[in-house]
Amino acid sequence: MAQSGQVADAVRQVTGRAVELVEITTYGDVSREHLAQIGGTGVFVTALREALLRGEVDFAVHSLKDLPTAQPDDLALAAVPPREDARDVLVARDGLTFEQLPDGARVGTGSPRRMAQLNAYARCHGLTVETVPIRGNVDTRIGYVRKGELDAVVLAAAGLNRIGRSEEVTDFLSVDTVLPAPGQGALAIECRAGHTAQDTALIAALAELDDPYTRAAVTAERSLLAALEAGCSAPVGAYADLLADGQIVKEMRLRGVVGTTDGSTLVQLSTTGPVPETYDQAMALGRELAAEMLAKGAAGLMGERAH
Ligand SMILES: NCc1[nH]cc(CCC(=O)O)c1CC(=O)O
Repeated sequence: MAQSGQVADAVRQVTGRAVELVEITTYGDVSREHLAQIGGTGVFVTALREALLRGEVDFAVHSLKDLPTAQPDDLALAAVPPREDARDVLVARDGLTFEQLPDGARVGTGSPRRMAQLNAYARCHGLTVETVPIRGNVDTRIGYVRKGELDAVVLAAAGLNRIGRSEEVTDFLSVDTVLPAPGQGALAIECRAGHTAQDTALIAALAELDDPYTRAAVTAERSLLAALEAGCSAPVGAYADLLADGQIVKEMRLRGVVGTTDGSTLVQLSTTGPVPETYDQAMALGRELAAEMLAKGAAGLMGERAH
């Protein structure tokens, strides 16, 4: 609701149209099952898409990282606004950073991607952490730390920023250490891909909110995920950023990681190329990196699943 409200404000401002918020609860919001078990594919987006196709709403706001990589023909990704902070963060007791956690600390996350990289990070410092699967909204998650049940929880910076709770962060995990989920921190504004004059006009109006750099980056990240044939619950991190020389943007770098959830083995590679100017170029960057990662044994690492 927070992020949809922010997009609604931007749409009002940019298009001058009136916008009404319609609250829709998705399966992912209510289910307490672990994402690794329910498969994750589309659990946060399906109910919104059904409302779109039934004509109950005209556009939907998703967290881009929750979107399955295949785009349905009857829906259009009308805009990808400028990305928020893509990093994962730690909310720990007593203001602790990750490196200050005691050996054997209990860290809440059910994400195989976070487990793999946090366990690898801990190993680098001669520590072990015990990852504990958790679900629920921000209050529930942070509540485990406040009640003393866990030493820390891992969350996305973007989610906390959007609800104005970034002051609870005790450590921002650098993308050099923990690569975020493909698309993390970005939003997707989706509408019907119909060919009526109304649909076409809405797509054109929403396109005003699109940020081409964010779109290119998340397209490359999602292409990597798709080419690895991994789902959103797989231990895959990816992050594309721009390399600049002063004010002049030179290239786009795409980094990717796959690992076993115990953090004992990671395949982490990066590639750099001209800033993609088309959808196909961004897709190619992700596919190329995926091919290199698969050649280094990435598929064998993804087969292993957390339960
Ligand atoms: N998996 C649920 C989900 N989808 C998007 C975000 C965070 C916000 C974002 O990445 O834009 C979260 C929660 C989290 O990972 O902490």
